[in-house]
Amino acid sequence: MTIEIQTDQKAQRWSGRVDGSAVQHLRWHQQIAAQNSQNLNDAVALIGFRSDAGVQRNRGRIGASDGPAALRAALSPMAIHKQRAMVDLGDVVVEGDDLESGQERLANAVAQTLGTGALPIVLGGGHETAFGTGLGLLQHLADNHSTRIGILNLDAHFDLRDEGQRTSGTPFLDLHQEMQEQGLEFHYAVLGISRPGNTAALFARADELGVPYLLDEHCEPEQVSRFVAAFLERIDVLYLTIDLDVLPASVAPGVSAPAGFGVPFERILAACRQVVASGKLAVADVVELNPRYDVDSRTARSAARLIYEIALG
Ligand SMILES: N=CN[C@@H](CCC(=O)O)C(=O)O
Ligand SMILES: [Mn+2]
Ligand SMILES: [Mn+2]
Repeated sequence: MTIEIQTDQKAQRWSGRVDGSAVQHLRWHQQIAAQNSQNLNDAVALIGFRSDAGVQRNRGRIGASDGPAALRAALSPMAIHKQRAMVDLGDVVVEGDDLESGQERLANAVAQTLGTGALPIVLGGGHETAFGTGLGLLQHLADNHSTRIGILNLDAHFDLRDEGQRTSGTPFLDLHQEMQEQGLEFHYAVLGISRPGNTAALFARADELGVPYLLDEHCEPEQVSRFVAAFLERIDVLYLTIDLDVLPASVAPGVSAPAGFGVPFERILAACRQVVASGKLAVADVVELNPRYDVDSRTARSAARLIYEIALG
């Protein structure tokens, strides 16, 4: 696995307040700085995906390549209340428009990490990150064709565009195509869909592909819990992908396409907890953070809280 962060850079990224070195004082930056990557079984393994290519191709507001660094900074001071090994495996970097090679490298990193028994959490990047994360899970499960793979997307958008090239708006159609070629069933569900944020053609494609979705305005606690439970019932192994534009713009202004309505933070948190409690979560990513448009790191802090729950909840 390529580990691109050097020790000195790693120390800079993972730094913050130190109240002591005993277990009850620990914060993420201390735990991660102290970790060597010998035994990753059941560890949380962070992998950054520094990419602007997908959002640029999708004609959005670029800046998501700075997402991984902003997420590390927001995670650094968080307290640790549960003992679990955590490692930072560094960044996969997309140079310019070379998205496809970046997605391949991300897929390899995710597959290798899954092979160690760790839980990979990918820090995006635009939503083009998802094709790399998903492909990594497919590679890992290549010999288990009967395993039903589910993709749960918390997002205002379907990201099922057909553009003739991969972008931040196409990842789940890209994964659908890949899974079809491999003879795998496509189980994909989206929670938080904005009606005005997706064209009638995209709703029609979701229906055509049998994609269940819950509109943002229907995300009452009961409905969220029933929707997630019904999807978890259908699958064996889950890939959870969180596009931060599912949150209201007041909570998550630092994204390419802020939500005018959005799903309240506590509903998204509840969905994450439900997924973790199911024991089916294999891999997760958090995408579309654009620090250039963030306000006092609001979006990064919200994202970090979700990552906290997935990793140590
Ligand atoms: N990652 C995907 N993003 C949305 C962007 C929508 C917008 O810019 O309004 C999409 O392509 O549908
Ligand atoms: Mn979105
Ligand atoms: Mn998206």
